[in-house]
Amino acid sequence: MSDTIPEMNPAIYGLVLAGGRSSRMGRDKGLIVYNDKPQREYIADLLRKFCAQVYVSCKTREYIPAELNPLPDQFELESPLNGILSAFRKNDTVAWLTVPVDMPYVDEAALACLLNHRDTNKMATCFVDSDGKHPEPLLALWEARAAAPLKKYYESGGISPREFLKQQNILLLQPPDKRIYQNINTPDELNDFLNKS
Ligand SMILES: Nc1nc2c(ncn2[C@@H]2O[C@H](COP(=O)(O)OP(=O)(O)OP(=O)(O)O)[C@@H](O)[C@H]2O)c(=O)[nH]1
Repeated sequence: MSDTIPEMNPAIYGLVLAGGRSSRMGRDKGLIVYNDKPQREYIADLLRKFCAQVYVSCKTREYIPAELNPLPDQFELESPLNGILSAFRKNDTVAWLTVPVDMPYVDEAALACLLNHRDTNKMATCFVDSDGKHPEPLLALWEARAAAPLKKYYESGGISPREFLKQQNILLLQPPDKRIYQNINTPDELNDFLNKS
C-alpha cells in the first residue's frame, strides 16, 4: 500500500547529511548525479516538500553554496552524529528528518512513509535495517525529545547514531522499497550502480 503525500509541517526541519570525507569514493559523494542533479541538491529539493526549513550538513560552510543553507558541524567528531547534534544545536524544538547523500534510491515515498507513520512519543521513527533487526539511523525522523539524550550520549563518549538509537525507544518501520538500503561508497559500487540503472 502506498502512502499519501503529507503536507509540509512547520515543526519538521530537513537535514541532508553531506559532511563526510567520501574517502572511499575519492570525490564528494554529494556531487554525484543519480537523479538529474547533484545528489545533495536532489535530497534538499525532496526535503523541501515536507519540511519548513532544509539545511545541508557539512564540515565547513565553504563547500556548500549559500542557497543550499549549509549547516557546518559544530562538534569535534568525524561521524554523521556530528551533523545530527549540530542540527539540534540549531533548533531543538523541532523534529529533524535526516537523509544521507549516498542512498540513491531515497524518494518521496520513503520520506512519506516515515512522516505518515511517525510516533511522536518515540525518540525517532526509522526503517529497520536490511538485517531485519536494527535501525537504519541516517534516513530517519528524529524527534525533538532526542536532542538532550543524544547530547548526553555524545558527552559520554558515544559516536554512533546507530548505537544511540539501539538504546532508545524508537519506531521501526519496513521501507516501502528495500532498494533504499543500497548506499554507494566506492567507485566500483558507483560503476555497478550506473551500469545496472
Ligand atoms: N555532518 C557530517 N556528516 C557526516 C560525517 N561523516 C559522515 N557523514 C555523512 O554520513 C553519511 C554516511 O557517511 P559514511 O559513508 O559513513 O562516511 P563518508 O565520510 O561519507 O565516507 P568515507 O570517508 O568513505 O567513510 C554520508 O551522507 C556522509 O556525508 C561528519 O563527520 N559530519
